[in-house]
Amino acid sequence: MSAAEGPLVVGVDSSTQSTKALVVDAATGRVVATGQAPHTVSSGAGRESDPRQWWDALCEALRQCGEAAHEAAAVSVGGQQHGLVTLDERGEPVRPALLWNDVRSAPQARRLTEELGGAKFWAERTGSVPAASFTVTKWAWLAEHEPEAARATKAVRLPHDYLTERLTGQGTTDRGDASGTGWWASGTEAYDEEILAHVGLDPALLPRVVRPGEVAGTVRDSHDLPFSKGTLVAPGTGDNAAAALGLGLRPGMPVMSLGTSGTVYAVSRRRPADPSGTVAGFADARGDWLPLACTLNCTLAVDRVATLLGLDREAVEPGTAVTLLPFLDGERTPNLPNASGLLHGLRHDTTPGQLLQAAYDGAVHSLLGALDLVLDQDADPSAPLLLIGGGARGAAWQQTVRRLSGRPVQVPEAKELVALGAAAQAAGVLTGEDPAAVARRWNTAAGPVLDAVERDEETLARIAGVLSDAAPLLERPTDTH
Ligand SMILES: Nc1ncnc2c1ncn2[C@@H]1O[C@H](COP(=O)(O)OP(=O)(O)O)[C@@H](O)[C@H]1O
Ligand SMILES: O=C(CO)[C@@H](O)[C@H](O)COP(=O)(O)O
Repeated sequence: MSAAEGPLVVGVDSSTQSTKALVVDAATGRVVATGQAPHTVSSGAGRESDPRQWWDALCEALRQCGEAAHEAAAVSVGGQQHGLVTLDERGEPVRPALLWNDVRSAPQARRLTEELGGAKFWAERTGSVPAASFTVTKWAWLAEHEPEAARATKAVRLPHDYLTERLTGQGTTDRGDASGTGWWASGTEAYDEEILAHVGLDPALLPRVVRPGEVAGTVRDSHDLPFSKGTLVAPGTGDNAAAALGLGLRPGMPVMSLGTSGTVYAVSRRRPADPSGTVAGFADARGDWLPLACTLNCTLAVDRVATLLGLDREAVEPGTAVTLLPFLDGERTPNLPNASGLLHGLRHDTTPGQLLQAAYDGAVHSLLGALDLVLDQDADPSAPLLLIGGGARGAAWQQTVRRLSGRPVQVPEAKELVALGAAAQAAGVLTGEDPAAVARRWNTAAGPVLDAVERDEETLARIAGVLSDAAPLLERPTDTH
């Protein structure tokens, strides 16, 4: 491999299922080395992971990158959003982290919304109406169900904060990830003392919010990571905000990410405030905004249906009149935390491949329903939808999104856009450049564009009809929720 043209930087994606690390040439965007290591997530009623496993996975992913990581001048960590990490006085986890897809705090989400002025208050104050994913609802759940754990907590962190702090020794976060907590006011860009007081969380337990472009710290030498002491550490951010950097997004360019979560989002110059709660009004990692809608059931749910049917994930067949709402984990968009999967329209001649196609259709329908709300009036309706995340590699996902959206679909060749965005942020702290401009210089969004096809309105209307008719069933709790 030829020598790098510029300094090397490391971008990390610590997502739900695994940690990925890339060593990137900051001058060209060439990926010099990669590593990946898995995490485990609990099953049953909750979704939890041990933060120490994220650290071990980061060390392993970096170890796989070999010598190149040693030469890196800067590093940045993108991480799954919202997770509640509670640390004791020694910086050790008090208990496993409650993850974004843990719906046990749905009652707390409803209660907090009512107690503090309703959906409009929350949307205007924090940008978002809290669903069970938001950190504030998880803290309220912990205080109610495990008060000793809440009392033992001496620091509260998000997943990317936890890893950044283990690198630098300093408690920091950024505006992008802070905006998913529910205790960060988007109008003032500061922690909201009224909300924190209401849930009994001392602001002193929270990390400092570093500004875009500011250095969060330097790598300390008290561990065995393959970094040199003094390597710069960028602020990091939530994984969706990192992917927005990694694509070099300009306002109004729509993105759909297909991973453990499904997300649709765009960068906006306007601070979002959707009182319906469908759109979360996140901040991006630069100084703009990132209106976003998120589903809990995406690639894992569809892969589970394929496994149940004994099919390869690509073995879809057309012509289905079956509706499958794949809400295996409850759902956030639409807001149905108690829901489970629902099948309607099964006939003698329905094939397994048609059932599988119905699962893809159900998962994509939820995301497309939110896309128009995410995009503001200035967005170009004919702009290609950028398709990213692990699922974007799959032909069945690509064709389903194309048919149900009626839009051209662009599939970037670069695979790890969250890690690339983190790398671009790391490059930005070295050179002073805007990380999105760095990613555009690296041409990370380049990839084939699939032409638009006529939108399958019939399928969309059928799914919407079943969703509406089945509302009482979908709202009813089942045994494990
Ligand atoms: N070729 C593929 N076709 C369809 N789905 C895929 C393919 N490769 C990976 N996936 C899906 O991508 C998911 C992982 O995506 P990723 O974006 O890495 O997830 P996360 O960031 O949430 O951990 C897996 O659940 C897997 O089902
Ligand atoms: O909760 C959200 C966004 O609000 C999720 O998108 C998480 O950030 C998890 O992301 P992945 O692990 O699926 O990338």
